[in-house]
Amino acid sequence: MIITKAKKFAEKAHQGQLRKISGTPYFTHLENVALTLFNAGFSNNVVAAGYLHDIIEDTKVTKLQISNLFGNEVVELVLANSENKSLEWEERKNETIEKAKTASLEIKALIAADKLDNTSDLLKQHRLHGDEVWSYFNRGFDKQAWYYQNLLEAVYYGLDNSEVPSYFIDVKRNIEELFGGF
Ligand SMILES: Nc1nc2c(ncn2[C@@H]2O[C@H](COP(=O)(O)OP(=O)(O)O)[C@@H](OP(=O)(O)OP(=O)(O)O)[C@H]2O)c(=O)[nH]1
Repeated sequence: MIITKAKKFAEKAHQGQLRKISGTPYFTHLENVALTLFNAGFSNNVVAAGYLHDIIEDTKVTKLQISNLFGNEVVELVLANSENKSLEWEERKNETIEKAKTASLEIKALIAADKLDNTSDLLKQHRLHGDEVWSYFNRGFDKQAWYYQNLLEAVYYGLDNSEVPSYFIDVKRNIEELFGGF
């Protein structure tokens, strides 16, 4: 089944990689993202993309390999969630925000599931370590606030209230708690 195959493939490809603040295996993040999408009732392909969403950006695995192993829909979802790391942080985050505005519900759902785990982790780490957490990232508090707030607006943009998955509310609450209301 595609979910199990994606899980095993991602675990192997990201082996040895750690999350920046907690130092836990990177795979824990992929598991959390996939689980959020599964619990929200998304298709097997979307859940598989949850496991694979950082694989092109952060490992040596290529889009051709993902396409051959998991098919077109999965590779498109993964590519939609991949940034061009050769660009400056501001430029690539701006590109991510702009693309998210007109993305499909499935792509928006993947972005929001990713941000749910990142912001939940940030809240937990901030309670433990305070503002030191921002030093782990390429940009500090102000730019992280700009990124998360604008990306959240972008994923809500164009969606009918009736199709917004319930966990989007949790992302919004986390972002407000981390960065204040907006
Ligand atoms: N909260 C948290 N985030 C961590 C941790 N370790 C790695 N990250 C990743 O760090 C990224 C943000 O770091 P930055 O320094 O601002 O950006 P960059 O890696 O893209 O240059 C997030 O990715 P992103 O830009 O949001 O997108 P994506 O790469 O996850 O798709 C997040 O996935 C961690 O311990 N806690």
